[in-house]
Amino acid sequence: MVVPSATRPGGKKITRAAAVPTIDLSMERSVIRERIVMACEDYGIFNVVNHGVSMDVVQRLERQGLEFFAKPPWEKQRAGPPRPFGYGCKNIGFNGDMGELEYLLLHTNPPSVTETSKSMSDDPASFSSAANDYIRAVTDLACELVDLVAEGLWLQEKSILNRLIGGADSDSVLRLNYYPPPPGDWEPSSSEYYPRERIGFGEHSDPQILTILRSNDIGGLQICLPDDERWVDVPPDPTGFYVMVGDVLQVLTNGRFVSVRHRAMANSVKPRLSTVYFAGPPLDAWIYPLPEMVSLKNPSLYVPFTWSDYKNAMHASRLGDRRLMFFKR
Ligand SMILES: C=C1C[C@]23C[C@@]1(O)CC[C@H]2[C@@]12CC[C@H](O)[C@@](C)(C(=O)O1)[C@H]2[C@@H]3C(=O)O
Ligand SMILES: O=C(O)CCC(=O)C(=O)O
Ligand SMILES: [Fe+2]
Repeated sequence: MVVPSATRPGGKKITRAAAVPTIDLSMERSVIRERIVMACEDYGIFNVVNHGVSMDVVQRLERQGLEFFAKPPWEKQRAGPPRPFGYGCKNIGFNGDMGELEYLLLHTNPPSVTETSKSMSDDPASFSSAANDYIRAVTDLACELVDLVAEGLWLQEKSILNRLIGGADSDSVLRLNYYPPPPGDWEPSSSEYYPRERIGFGEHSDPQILTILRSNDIGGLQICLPDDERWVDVPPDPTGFYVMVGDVLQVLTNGRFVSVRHRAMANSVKPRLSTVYFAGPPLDAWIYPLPEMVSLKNPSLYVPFTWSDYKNAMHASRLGDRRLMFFKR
């Protein structure tokens, strides 16, 4: 990835363009699975196109999201605070993290979507139908992607990852993040190189197995690759999806895949809306390196834990903490 960069005073280097791999899901299966494995090893993130998710489904949820965030604050607050599901503004999690955003967090099981929709919309049926259709479509995509991963890694049990995220008991989450434009008195900084930047959602890795993210056509997502000090801009692709490796997939692959550190900036003049699906395992699922990923040369790096144990560690920690440290051998 050869990209021009410059250093912001007091900060990490920022790079202006990224070459995150794009994977066309209409290619031949043997090619797709190899490219996915390579992308997960080298970047922990890739873009998918020709993914089969209908743009109508995507746009219906985006419209519902924009309609919700355009409401006056007191109306939105009826759907909050997020404990852990519902509407949130600036506060992220329970341990003092803040960002320049508003968001909606929903558990993906249909009864939970229906319940959350009641407190957030005058037309809850339209919101829950848009959210459920989106969840169904991205869950299918996530299942297809982990099947390709399982094939690409030559796992014996081909459906092992699919079963973790495709069942009715999977603990997956849908998040809509709204990054409002800067306030009226905001002025670009005098820096020769960069305008003053506002962090919308701070640096972290996603805890689950796989994240499927898209946004409107406003940029903001940035990644930081291992052993690299630079933040790299990831261009928006409103018709594609970015797929990110989560902490649990890092453990299952015994560190062969790395969960990508990322953040979202909110320095645009236009509002940004991102729609993020986190494919998680059931609460009681045991997580440990898969047998094919462990050998004498590559001993197991992590102790076994349940997803529930990991969630406890996650809720007790700050956004940017490296929670996998607690589970290292
Ligand atoms: C500060 C926090 C917010 C978060 C829970 C946590 O304690 C640490 C992980 C955070 C994160 C990041 C990815 C997802 O946006 C999220 C829903 C998740 O599963 O882990 C958030 C959590 C949250 O906002 O509740
Ligand atoms: O809005 C984005 O692009 C990133 C959001 C994110 O990382 C998250 O919700 O976990
Ligand atoms: Fe994230």
